[in-house]
Amino acid sequence: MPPITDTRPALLLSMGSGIAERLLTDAHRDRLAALTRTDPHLVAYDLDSPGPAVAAALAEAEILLTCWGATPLTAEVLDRAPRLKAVVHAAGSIKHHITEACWERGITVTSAAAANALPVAEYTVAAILFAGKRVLRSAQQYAALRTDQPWVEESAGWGNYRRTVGIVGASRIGRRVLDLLRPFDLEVLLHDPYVTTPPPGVELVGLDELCARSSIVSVHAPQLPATYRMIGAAQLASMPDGATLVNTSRGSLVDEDALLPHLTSGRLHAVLDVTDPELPAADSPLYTLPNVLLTPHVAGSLGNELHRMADQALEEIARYGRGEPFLEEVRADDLTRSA
Ligand SMILES: NC(=O)C1=CN([C@@H]2O[C@H](COP(=O)(O)OP(=O)(O)OC[C@H]3O[C@@H](n4cnc5c(N)ncnc54)[C@H](O)[C@@H]3O)[C@@H](O)[C@H]2O)C=CC1
Ligand SMILES: O=C(O)C(=O)COP(=O)(O)O
Repeated sequence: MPPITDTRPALLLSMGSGIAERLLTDAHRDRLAALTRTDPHLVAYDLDSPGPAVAAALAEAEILLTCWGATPLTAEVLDRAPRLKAVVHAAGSIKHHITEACWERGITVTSAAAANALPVAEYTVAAILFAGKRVLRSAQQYAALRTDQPWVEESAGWGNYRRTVGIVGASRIGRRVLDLLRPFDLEVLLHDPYVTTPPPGVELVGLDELCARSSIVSVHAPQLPATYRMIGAAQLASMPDGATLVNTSRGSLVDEDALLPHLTSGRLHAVLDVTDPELPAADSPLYTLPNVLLTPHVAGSLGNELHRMADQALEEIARYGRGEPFLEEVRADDLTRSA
């Protein structure tokens, strides 16, 4: 390998087609160009069988900036990246891209999950507050009847004052939601098997108790074997009449077969940013039920929200260049309890 005189780290971008264009503004590219010594426009879509330009960049790269659609960093790929010291994943979950081989070779890994958490938490808090106020129902009634305040007659039990909200998972997103809910007059419950001391003002309870007591249940645990359909038939049946389930995590955490009868009967309401499978069948009642708000997995990745992840990723690259530790280092053992 030729001697390197420029001490700025060499960088390669690895991500799916079209992602770099959404993730990085021109200002981000300019900053990357200043922080590193390689072309921030060189995006490697396939590190498994790279062409000559990408193979040469991979051989030189000290940092990989990755995002959705990046090639998994297997031992075979890493064999072609002998100078690699750090992977900066400008997204949430590293599970699909980073393998144990990275840590075995002493490569440091960081992700932008913290930056990704804020927009999801914002979506969740909006959903919780709107659910309590029955905004969807009010809007539908107004549109249908076109008369002043048609819903007032039936509004007993609506509103957010002292409503009980149950948060499942003190994950990065779950903790953000807990922070953002603090100023409101809500009773907040939390279930998380890894938490022993809840944040101030939050009551730590078991999952069954949380579901039975909460008029809004919001799910923020990662997708793991242990969380598969954790919101199952028993938990859904125990939720109070008129309660709302908010799911921004992964569809697989909720037993949707068990949920559907509660929605079609109108007993429960739901705000679902994720479903299992994503993109429900065209004839799914989830699209049309008046008590369901269904969005296409956009809570954390809409438009310019991605730039928050790019900002965090570039800050980590700057820290690397200054010889400082990453702000959000991801360790190998995080994989067993993390998204
Ligand atoms: N809708 C969207 O746009 C987005 C959704 N997500 C999803 O949101 C969820 C949370 O993501 P992050 O906050 O990054 O997760 P995270 O990786 O920070 O979550 C890890 C934490 O979850 C908690 N946890 C683990 N097992 C649990 C269990 N059985 N019950 C309750 N809590 C448990 C533990 O506190 C653990 O430390 C994930 O499912 C993720 O895929 C993430 C980003 C965007
Ligand atoms: O950004 C999203 O939409 C997510 O749900 C998070 O995905 P990721 O954890 O980055 O694979």
